[in-house]
Amino acid sequence: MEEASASASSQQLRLIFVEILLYNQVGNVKQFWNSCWQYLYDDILQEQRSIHGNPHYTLDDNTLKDKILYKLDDLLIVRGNSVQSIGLPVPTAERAALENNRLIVQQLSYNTADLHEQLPRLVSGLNNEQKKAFDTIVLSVDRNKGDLFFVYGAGGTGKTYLWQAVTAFVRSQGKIVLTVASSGLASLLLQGGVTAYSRFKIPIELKEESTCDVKKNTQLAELLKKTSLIIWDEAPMSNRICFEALDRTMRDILGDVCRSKRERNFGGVTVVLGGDFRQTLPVVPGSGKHETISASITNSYLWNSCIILKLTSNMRLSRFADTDEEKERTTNFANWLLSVGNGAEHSVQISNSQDFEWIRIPESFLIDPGVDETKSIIDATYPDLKSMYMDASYLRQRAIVTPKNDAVNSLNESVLDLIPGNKHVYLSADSIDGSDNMSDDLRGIYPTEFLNNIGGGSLPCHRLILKVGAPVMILRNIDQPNGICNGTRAVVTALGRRIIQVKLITGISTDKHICIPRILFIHKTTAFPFVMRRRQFPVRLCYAMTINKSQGQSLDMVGLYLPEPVFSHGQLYVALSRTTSPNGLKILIADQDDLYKGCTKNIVYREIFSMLGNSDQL
Ligand SMILES: Nc1ncnc2c1ncn2[C@@H]1O[C@H](COP(=O)(O)OP(=O)(O)OP(=O)(O)O)[C@@H](O)[C@H]1O
Repeated sequence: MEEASASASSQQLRLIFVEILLYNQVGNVKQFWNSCWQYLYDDILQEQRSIHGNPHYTLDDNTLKDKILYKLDDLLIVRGNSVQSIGLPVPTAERAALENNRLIVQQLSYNTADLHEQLPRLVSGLNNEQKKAFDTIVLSVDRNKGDLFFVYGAGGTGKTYLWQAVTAFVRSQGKIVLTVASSGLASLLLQGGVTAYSRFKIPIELKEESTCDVKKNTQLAELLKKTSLIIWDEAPMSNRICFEALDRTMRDILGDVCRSKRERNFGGVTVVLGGDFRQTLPVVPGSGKHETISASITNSYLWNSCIILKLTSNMRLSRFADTDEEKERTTNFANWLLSVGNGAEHSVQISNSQDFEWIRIPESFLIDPGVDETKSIIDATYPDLKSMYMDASYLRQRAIVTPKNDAVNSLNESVLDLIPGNKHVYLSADSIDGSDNMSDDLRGIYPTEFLNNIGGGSLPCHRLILKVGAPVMILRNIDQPNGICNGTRAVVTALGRRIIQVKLITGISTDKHICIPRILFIHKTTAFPFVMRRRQFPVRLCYAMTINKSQGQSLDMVGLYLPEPVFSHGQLYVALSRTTSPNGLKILIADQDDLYKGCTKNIVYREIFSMLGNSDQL
């Protein structure tokens, strides 16, 4: 905190304080608070001085502490915690305000006059399919029908636009809409959106009978009772148990208000799920196609009562095409993407194999591997790097995407070597959770060097190498209300010993500078008989990223690097559909003999579409 206080504002320092508390298992919270609170109030004092028109106005320590704690509570509440739950003192002067349910107050704080003003523009702008979906959803809310909907549409068909109109309408009536998404990045597109996990306290380890961690008579339980509509975006990514856990929890909590609600889906609250089954399905570690399909919402008991609403016009691509020629090219591109996503693209048989997953990529997208594949894909995706390497909008617009982490790491190192500046190396501190109780034998099998080599997923590297000017992706939901979450991209602006400073280049806080401390990652995997702890900065270089990490990113220039084919459902479609125009897509397929040049694998679990009626024809 001391190092950060040299450059960060007290508002930023309160955020760092909360991050440290939430992600670092601080042993003695009160002691930590006592040693830090002096860094956290400059703006509060400033505000009081301007309110009282007295530049020397001062507050006693207890009042200052109260005011800081009140602000910390605001930060903690949106992260599913509170000063009380985390072991900090409850602010006495503001206790009265705390007695009101601040979760409900927050949800009812939308300015209904503003919403009424926006509504005619939003509703009249809806296309026919969006209007039909809008009418159906608001009618269900109006009549308390408690329906379960699934809005099915490919990327760009206007789901987010529809959510905006529906939430504005329902909120303008003074009702509560909870907007959530399966990933932090998607939640940023929703007004008031957070991840479903944090909003509903869904357990990380899912079991068949799991429920959400919502105790009766808590603020969250009361909020659920008052909710009229839940919108859950990117639903196909979540395990069906997440929806079932929320269903059980809501039946239980709302059943206390009225017994009949126990018998209704989600306790009789209208729920709208949305997303695209062509993209990533739930990740079930270490398992295959069958387990992935069984974990999908289409395999839940809830799916039988789900009403499917379809959106088919690609509103994103149609906006960018001015001339007839461009319109035709964009329409052909949109149709090709859908055909790849649906697994309907004509397959090519490779030698004598029975594998019908190979397709031919149109030549206009292919680049020649040349003698040095790495150089070819970097040059195609990052032209003029030497002059543009510090330009935030140049970096925001582009990325190399590839299926596996090994290729990501080596591409990132290669690009980093091409830009000027000193390298800073940050090594993580790795250990085994509870290693004090481990036998010497086990400790011998898994020494620190072994732990250092564990990587992948959302774990930052043990050896993190950065330069000022390098783009990084944030790996944790640090400050969701301000758009700083897992997947947000930023550019490094300063590198300290305990703090790094970055400028955000995506999300609602674009151009804002923030300080990031090291935080603790707890890594559980079935591959090892232990839980690993890694303390490291929650960032990763992102000149290149895995296809899975790219989901939700929108890029003008995508370099798809395929040193080997994709390995799971929807990956090729996700990679290809990151771009907003056919001009922004370059694909390098490595190591191919002439006969199969330009062919690659497209893995699509078609079974998933059979649960959607004819929707695979969308
Ligand atoms: N009815 C409409 N009128 C004008 N523009 C629209 C309409 N619907 C959507 N758009 C615009 O089209 C683009 C894509 O829409 P939107 O982001 O809502 O799609 P989406 O289905 O949520 O896409 P994704 O799944 O990729 O996030 C946006 O720029 C949006 O503003």
